[in-house]
Amino acid sequence: MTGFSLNDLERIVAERARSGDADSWTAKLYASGMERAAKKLGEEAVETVIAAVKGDAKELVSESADLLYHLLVVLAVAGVPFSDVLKELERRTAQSGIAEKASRSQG
Ligand SMILES: N=c1c2ncn([C@@H]3O[C@H](COP(=O)(O)OP(=O)(O)OP(=O)(O)O)[C@@H](O)[C@H]3O)c2ncn1[C@@H]1O[C@H](COP(=O)(O)O)[C@@H](O)[C@H]1O
Repeated sequence: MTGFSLNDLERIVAERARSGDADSWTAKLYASGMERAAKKLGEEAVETVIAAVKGDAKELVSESADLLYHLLVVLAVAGVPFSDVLKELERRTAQSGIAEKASRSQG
């Protein structure tokens, strides 16, 4: 288990994007705009797929981390809060009734 969450990473991405720090990958990618950020996201998605198909768990963890980080950068460039994505996932879960079924089967 880890206390680190995507909400923490979203905050870091927002801070680094605004920093203008020449050594910051986030600042550079954010400043380069949506086309470049989305292209990087696509590349990381393909690398994640390749790791999954190869069955390489260590590489899958590393590529998944790259993928989630670059997704948060794309959301930041778009001005879409990550909480909107979580709300959409929550809405779908409520719609399917899965959360209710799970809590009923536990209690
Ligand atoms: N999680 C990440 C993270 N994952 C991947 N990357 C960077 O993403 C970049 C792109 O990865 P690639 O393997 O595609 O690198 P590349 O081939 O050199 O890139 P291109 O030539 O294709 O542009 C690399 O420079 C990685 O370091 C990340 N950069 C930053 N973070 C997080 O953002 C925080 C702030 O980082 P900075 O903005 O660099 O200060 C860090 O503390 C981390 O929490």
